[in-house]
Amino acid sequence: MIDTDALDIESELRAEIVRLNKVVEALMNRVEHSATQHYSDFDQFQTTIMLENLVRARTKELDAALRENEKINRALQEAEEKFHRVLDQSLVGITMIIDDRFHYVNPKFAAIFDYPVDELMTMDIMELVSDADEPTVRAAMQKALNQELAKINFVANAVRRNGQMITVEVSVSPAIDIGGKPALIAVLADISERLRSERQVQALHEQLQYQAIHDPLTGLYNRLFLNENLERELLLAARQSYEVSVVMSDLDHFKMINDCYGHQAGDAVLKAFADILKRHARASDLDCRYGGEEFFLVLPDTSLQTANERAESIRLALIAQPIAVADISIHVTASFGVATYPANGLSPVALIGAADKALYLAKDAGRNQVVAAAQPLQ
Ligand SMILES: Nc1nc2c(ncn2[C@@H]2O[C@H](COP(=O)(O)OP(=O)(O)OP(=O)(O)O)[C@@H](O)[C@H]2O)c(=O)[nH]1
Repeated sequence: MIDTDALDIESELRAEIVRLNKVVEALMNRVEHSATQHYSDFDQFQTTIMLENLVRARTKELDAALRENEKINRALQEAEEKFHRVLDQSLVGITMIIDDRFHYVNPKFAAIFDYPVDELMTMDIMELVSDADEPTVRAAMQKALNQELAKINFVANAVRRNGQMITVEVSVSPAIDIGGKPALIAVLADISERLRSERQVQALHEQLQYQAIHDPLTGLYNRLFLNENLERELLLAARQSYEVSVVMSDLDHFKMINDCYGHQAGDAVLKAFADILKRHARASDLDCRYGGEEFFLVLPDTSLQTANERAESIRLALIAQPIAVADISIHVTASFGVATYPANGLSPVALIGAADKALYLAKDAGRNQVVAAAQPLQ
C-alpha cells in the first residue's frame, strides 16, 4: 500500500523550494539591473541582501524538511516491505474484506483455496463458503461489523477451486476504517487434515477400548470386563436390595467338534452360540466369553428361578438351531450352572464358584441341562 500523504508533502516541499529559488534569482536580476541603470541606492541594496538571506535561510529549512520527509518515506517503505514479507510467508491465510469482496489476500490464503490472487480479488467471499455454512459466516461478519466482540472465532466448511470441501478455522477482528469503509481482517487456517487425524485417533482409541474388553472371535465381553464389572453389579445390588443371578455355560463335547470338523468349524460353533446368548440378553445383562468354550451371563435384578428359566430357553434355542458350517449341519448342546447373589455367594469369586459347581453337576448328570446352585453357601 502506498502512503499518498507522504508523497503529497514531498511534492509540496519540492514546489516551494523551486518557487523560492525563482524569487532569489529574480531579486539578483533586479539588483544587477538596477546597478547598471544607476537607480540603486544603498538602502535598496541592503533590503535585497536581507531578503536574499531570508530566502536562503528558508530554502535551507525546506531542504532539511525535505530530507526528513525522504527519511520518513524510506522508513515507511521499509516497514511496508517487512510487513508484506511477513504476510507473504505467513502459514495462515490472511484477508481483508470490504463490502463482501476481497480487498487483499496473502499467498497462503490463495493457496488454501487454490485460486490465483487476481481471481480472488474479483470474487464475492460467499463463493468460497459452503451453502450450509453461509448463515454462520454471515452472522460472524455482522458481529465483526457491529464491533460486538474483540475477536470472532468460528469453524466453517469451505470450497476450493476444484470443488473439494475443506474445513477452515477463522478468526475475524472487529471492523476497521479503510478509505471511509468498514473493512474486516480475517485470519484462517485449513484444519481439514487435523480434523481427519483427530477422527482417526478417536476411532483408533475407540477400537482399542473395544478390543480391551471384548472377545475378538464372538464379540462378547471378555473375562477382564466381567472381573471389573461383577463386583460393581453386586455392590449396586446390595445397595438397592435386589438379587443378581449368574449363568455359567459350557458347550458339550466341544473337543469332538474340533476334532471331527476342524478348528474353523469349532470357531463357527462358538460364534453361533455367542449369537444365541446375545439374542437372549437384556440391555442390563452382561454376556461374556469366560474362556475357551465357556460363557458367562450376569443377570442383574433376576431371581434364581427366573435365571434358571432363561438358561433353559438358551439351552433349547441351541438345540433347535443346528449350526451350518460349509455343507454340514452340526448339532450342539450345552450345559448350564446357575447361581444367585446373595443366596449362593456374596462375592464375585464365591458366586462364580457356585455357578461353576452347578455347571460341573450338570456335566456330571449327563450334560445338556441346567442345574441351579442348590444350597446357599456360607
Ligand atoms: N475352535 C476352537 N476351539 C477352542 C477354542 N478355545 C478352546 N477350544 C477347544 O475347546 C476344547 C475344550 O475341550 P474340553 O475342555 O475337553 O471340553 P469338552 O470337549 O467340551 O468336553 P466337556 O466340556 O466335558 O463336555 C479344546 O479342544 C480346546 O482346544 C477356540 O477359540 N476355538
